Amino acid sequence: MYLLIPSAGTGKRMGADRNKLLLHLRSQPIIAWTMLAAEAASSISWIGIISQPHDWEDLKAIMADLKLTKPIKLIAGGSTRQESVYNGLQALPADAKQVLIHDGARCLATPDLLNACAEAIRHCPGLIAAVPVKDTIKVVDESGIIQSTPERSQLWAAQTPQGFDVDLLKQCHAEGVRQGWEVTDDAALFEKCGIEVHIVPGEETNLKVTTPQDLAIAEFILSNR
Ligand SMILES: Nc1ccn([C@@H]2O[C@H](COP(=O)(O)OP(=O)(O)OP(=O)(O)O)[C@@H](O)[C@H]2O)c(=O)n1
Ligand SMILES: C[C@](O)(CO)[C@H](O)COP(=O)(O)O
Repeated sequence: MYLLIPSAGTGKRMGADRNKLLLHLRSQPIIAWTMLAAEAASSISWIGIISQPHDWEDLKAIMADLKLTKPIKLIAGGSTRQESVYNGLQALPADAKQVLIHDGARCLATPDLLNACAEAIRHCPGLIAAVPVKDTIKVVDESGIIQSTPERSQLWAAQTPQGFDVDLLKQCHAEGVRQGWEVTDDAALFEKCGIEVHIVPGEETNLKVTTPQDLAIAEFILSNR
């Protein structure tokens, strides 16, 4: 299975002076944990790291330290996650029929979760890892007034990995560019194009390291593994 790892963000919400994925989480950079999960997942045969060229020297050094055995390619990222994935899709080897996309920032996803998604995408056009929402969610207007309370049993928190048929995902991204759609995950492009996306049970510990608090929580989770 081909795996694209979007890693080209700036980490504004982390407030660091560089890509948050280069910050240390315990003994090694955040992105190293994600790379090691991909290396350990038996279903993954090829890895594309979508990243800004100014990070490539650092990333090459991390990859060399980890002594990764799988083919790994650095792909230039865009100015949004959507653009970065678009670039990643163009850089896939020609024989890629299905692809998993997994955020570099979701560094605690297990190899088992990657393997489960790789198996499931053989049987459907699109899928995402997700977990049921635990909080009561409110829809709130610009003046801070609650408009509605969606039925919680229908709400799921989207994670990555997300898996797709490559041709369909390329078509959905192209349609997104034509229509000017701005989305925060690839499943949303499938949804807008009317293609079904399935759920694979995600992991409560598969958090996206977004803020300094997330980094502290990730440290805690790792210390209990
Ligand atoms: N232009 C971008 C923006 C984001 N990402 C990646 O998409 C994932 C999810 O994005 P997010 O957590 O929002 O990362 P950042 O964009 O770095 O964070 P922020 O929004 O706080 O700036 C991350 O692995 C990030 O590196 C990307 O590949 N290209
Ligand atoms: C794809 C994603 O990880 C699903 O939760 C997420 O939407 C991407 O991150 P962002 O913070 O919305 O940019």
